[in-house]
Amino acid sequence: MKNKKSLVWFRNNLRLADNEALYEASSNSEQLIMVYILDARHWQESPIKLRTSSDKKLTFLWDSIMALKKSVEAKGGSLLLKKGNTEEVIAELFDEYNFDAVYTTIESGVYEERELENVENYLIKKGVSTYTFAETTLYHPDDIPWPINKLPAVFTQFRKENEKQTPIRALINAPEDLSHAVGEKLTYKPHDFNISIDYPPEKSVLNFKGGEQEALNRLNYYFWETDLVQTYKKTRNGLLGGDYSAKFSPYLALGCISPRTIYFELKKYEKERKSNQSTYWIFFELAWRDYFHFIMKKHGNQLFSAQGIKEEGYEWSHSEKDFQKWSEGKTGVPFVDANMRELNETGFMSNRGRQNVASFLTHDLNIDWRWGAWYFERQLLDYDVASNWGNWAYVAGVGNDPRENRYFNILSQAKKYDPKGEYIKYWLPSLSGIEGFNAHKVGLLNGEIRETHKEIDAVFFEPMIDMKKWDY
Ligand SMILES: Cc1cc2nc3c(=O)[nH]c(=O)nc-3n(C[C@H](O)[C@H](O)[C@H](O)COP(=O)(O)OP(=O)(O)OC[C@H]3O[C@@H](n4cnc5c(N)ncnc54)[C@H](O)[C@@H]3O)c2cc1C
Repeated sequence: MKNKKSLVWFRNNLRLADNEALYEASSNSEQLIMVYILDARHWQESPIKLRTSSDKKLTFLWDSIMALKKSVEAKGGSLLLKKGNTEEVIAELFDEYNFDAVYTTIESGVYEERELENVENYLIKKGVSTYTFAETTLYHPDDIPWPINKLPAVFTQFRKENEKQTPIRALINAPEDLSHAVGEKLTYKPHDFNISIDYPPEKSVLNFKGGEQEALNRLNYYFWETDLVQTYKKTRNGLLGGDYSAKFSPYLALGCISPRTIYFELKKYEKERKSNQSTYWIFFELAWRDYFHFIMKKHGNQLFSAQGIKEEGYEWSHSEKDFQKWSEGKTGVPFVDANMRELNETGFMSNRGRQNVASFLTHDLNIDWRWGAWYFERQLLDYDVASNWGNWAYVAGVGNDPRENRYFNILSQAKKYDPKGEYIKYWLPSLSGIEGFNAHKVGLLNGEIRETHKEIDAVFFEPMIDMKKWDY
């Protein structure tokens, strides 16, 4: 028997296709109320005394919600948008609509889990059933060959076992008709939700714009239009431009696209056009993403503690002054500063950049890795709780796979990935007059350069740390 009225509570699944919660709700209910809730937490201060989410991050989210609203309306339905404490908003919606079921997703992250738990507890008291769906990962959590507490501590084992035996579930079609999704078709303005629209500038690697169609366009571009996927393994450590990597991450973070959609498109591409190490590597990276999501489920709160999932504690520094220099891109180490300025100006940074700035913060400045993770949470368009906190813990040496030393020698990294200094000069134009790789080591050059190059930002003559320690 169908539910009379169901609430579809969208979380990080802002799409119509391959959306099990939506599909099930739509098929099993006479009427739907659909909602996205802009949780008040975005506007609260995180422990680093900054608002949790930047305007750029919220702009990407806003566009993704508006795109979803448009697609829902195109199928005859309507999507409500609310702002506030999620648990309270759901209670208000219940008072207003008196639904008998709720359909939503299971998200990674302790806050997200608690939020769902609180909502479920409230709904039980009201006699409302909650149906939850795990849609975040490529492998369904029920299909992996370990109970979550036995998840391998090393990624390679996770990947190999899954490759051998774990099926990837088939895609779920978008509902054909949503005219049973009732409610007023309102026009929403970002300003009314305390969102100041702030797009990445032209200089950004990509003109990131949220939404399901944008995600599909990017997929099509990277696979079919340009065949860039065929060279991904060679280019993925790049720093400049849109093409060196797939740039799927912001779309995956909000669920504008599902990892399964990418996977099945990849399989189709491999069958119809070409299969090589590079095409496989996209799958490999999606498996990493999955691994971080499962690691987060396994370790929960521990992954947000200073010692991470390690037994012994570290003596982290809490120097606000040093942290500020790092976050503003004013450490005097050009490779670190260029990456941080790119992040601040655009909301994106390459994977190579993320590893370097995270290593610099945690190993060179010895600052509490969680400060870096909170800062990234605020800035990144692609902020994803598991990928962010998992990668930070990993680089800081307090996460999974502790065998590897995650220290990055910044100058040797710069030599390898930006040998001519093109990347740093793009973000730090005051270094443009310095020939090639020398721009990376202004802090090591003799005083003469200060006289001949007055245009150079003084910060690069006095780096925060002694750059002599890095052989390159
Ligand atoms: C300190 C630190 C913080 C990070 N924070 C985030 C975050 O908040 N959100 C996020 O999505 N990624 C995060 N990453 C992982 C990675 O940097 C980004 O996923 C990647 O740079 C996104 O660009 P892309 O989509 O072009 O990636 P591509 O290289 O094209 O990879 C394809 C997809 O694989 C996945 N992927 C690739 N590398 C990783 C990785 N190391 N961990 C998890 N998934 C990966 C992503 O979903 C990505 O979209 C972080 C990495 C570090 C070192």
